[in-house]
Amino acid sequence: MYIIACFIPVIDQILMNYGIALLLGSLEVGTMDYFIKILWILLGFAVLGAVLYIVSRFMRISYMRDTLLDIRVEAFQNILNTSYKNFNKKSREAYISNLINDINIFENNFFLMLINLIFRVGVYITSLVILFFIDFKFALCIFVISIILLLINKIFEKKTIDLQEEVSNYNEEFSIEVSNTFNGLEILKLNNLEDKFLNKSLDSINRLERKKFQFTIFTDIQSGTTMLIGYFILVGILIYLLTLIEKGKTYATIIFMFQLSNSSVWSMVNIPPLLNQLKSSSNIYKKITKSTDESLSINKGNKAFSFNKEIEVRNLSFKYDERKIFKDISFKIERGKKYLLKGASGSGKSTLIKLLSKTYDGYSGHIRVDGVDYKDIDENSLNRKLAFIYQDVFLFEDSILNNITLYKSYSHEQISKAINEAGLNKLIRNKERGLEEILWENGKNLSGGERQRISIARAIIKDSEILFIDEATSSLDEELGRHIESTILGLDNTVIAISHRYYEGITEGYDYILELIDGNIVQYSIEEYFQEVAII
Ligand SMILES: Nc1ncnc2c1ncn2[C@@H]1O[C@H](COP(=O)(O)OP(=O)(O)OP(=O)(O)O)[C@@H](O)[C@H]1O
Repeated sequence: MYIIACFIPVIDQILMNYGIALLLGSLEVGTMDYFIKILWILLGFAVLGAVLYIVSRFMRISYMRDTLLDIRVEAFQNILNTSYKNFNKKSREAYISNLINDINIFENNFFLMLINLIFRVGVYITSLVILFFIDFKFALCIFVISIILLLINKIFEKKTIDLQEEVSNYNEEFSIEVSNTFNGLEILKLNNLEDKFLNKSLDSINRLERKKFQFTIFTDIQSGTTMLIGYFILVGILIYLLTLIEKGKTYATIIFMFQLSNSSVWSMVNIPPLLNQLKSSSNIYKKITKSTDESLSINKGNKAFSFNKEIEVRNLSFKYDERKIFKDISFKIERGKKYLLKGASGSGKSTLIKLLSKTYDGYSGHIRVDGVDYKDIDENSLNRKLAFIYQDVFLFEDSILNNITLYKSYSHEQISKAINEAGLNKLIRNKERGLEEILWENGKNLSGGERQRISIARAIIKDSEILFIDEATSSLDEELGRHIESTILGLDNTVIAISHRYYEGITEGYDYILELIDGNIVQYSIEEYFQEVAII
């Protein structure tokens, strides 16, 4: 539909060429009757042209709207489908830049280039075909000249594509820079670092603008060079056509031939730069929609997660790039038991949680739940049975209730139980709208401890089978920390927790300690650990 819509202006162009040739030709005929007849024909052409323009524009706008919507959806889904490990390889801002800046580049360049390209190619082919009928040899010459112009433009192709890609990358860099400055604004102000970061952002916008300028200049040089060559060619054509007058061709035919060759040459001057820019836009399209997840297809299991007995980890090795985190470790997690993960900073505790929750893959060895390989398990079915409490809590700009339930429906009793156990009663009583109180962006209107308690309530209400905890109580005071820790240890869920805090009389409630040392793991029963290892 889009191609047809873009082709319609070609008809307009040819009609216009023909109309002008008829008008000038009527001067040669010299009678008033003939002149008036031509004027009527021209009026008909003008009305037809206007109607065709409106039809073409309408068809193009609908196509553009649908396509851009599809691309945004595709780009968004691509990001959502990326595995967590791959997602983390790029900063969040780079994804935002892809979604906003790159789609804008694509929107501005692609359609503009495409319509121009189809129009030019259409004009070129139609003009050449008509010329072939009028003067075969002349048309052949125009064709050869076009091929030469095409080859000259080939020289510019790679540089145009590279420059466009660089503009996209500098856009990404700028978005990351600005976002870092905004995220760290509080620290920057407290340390009087605003100027330093302002300069960094200015450097990055300067680099971006310089690259955009380079791109514009380069494409202008490209079209300027080919235009200059085009002018020389047209002068040659004009001289040749004038010689045809002596051979008896009418003015109307010669004018029409000149206009057709003019259209062909200018089309050929414009087509290659348009092609180059179109190619660079389609590279941007690939960048936005390309899946970064080579592992995705391998890890899409289809078996339901069912955990009745144990999770067995056998000969598990894992590394980040070249850095080995686990070397051949083996242990078991029994259903309903409580595990405390210990180990020095950087020993791999959070990484182990990410592997056990299938957030990360790319390990060697096996993780099996009741004998079923983790890699065969459907991610959604696993996610339904897991809950997480992290030190960094993410809260949506929505009500406290929705932040706890994550938009799922629970009974009044379930909600009250989660609120009680997470120690949220006082907070909700103090808020004017209670559970319906709207939180600001990432809970900025709450204290660190309050944000943490919402995430604890969120995990409790989910009634998951496995609860992963990473420093859940580190930002809470001693009393609340003890309360939360004993609540967690009183749940029926299997708990795998990282905690540096020791709550006397409560921490002893864990069943096992898993200690990570130099890429290995040692498992202790809680009694063994406190008798033989722990220094409290
Ligand atoms: N996405 C990543 N890419 C590369 N290296 C990483 C990545 N995440 C963690 N690491 C590195 O792997 C090691 C283990 O990290 P991990 O966060 O699992 O340790 P941890 O025991 O939880 O540490 P901490 O107690 O300080 O939170 C660290 O040296 C860390 O720098």
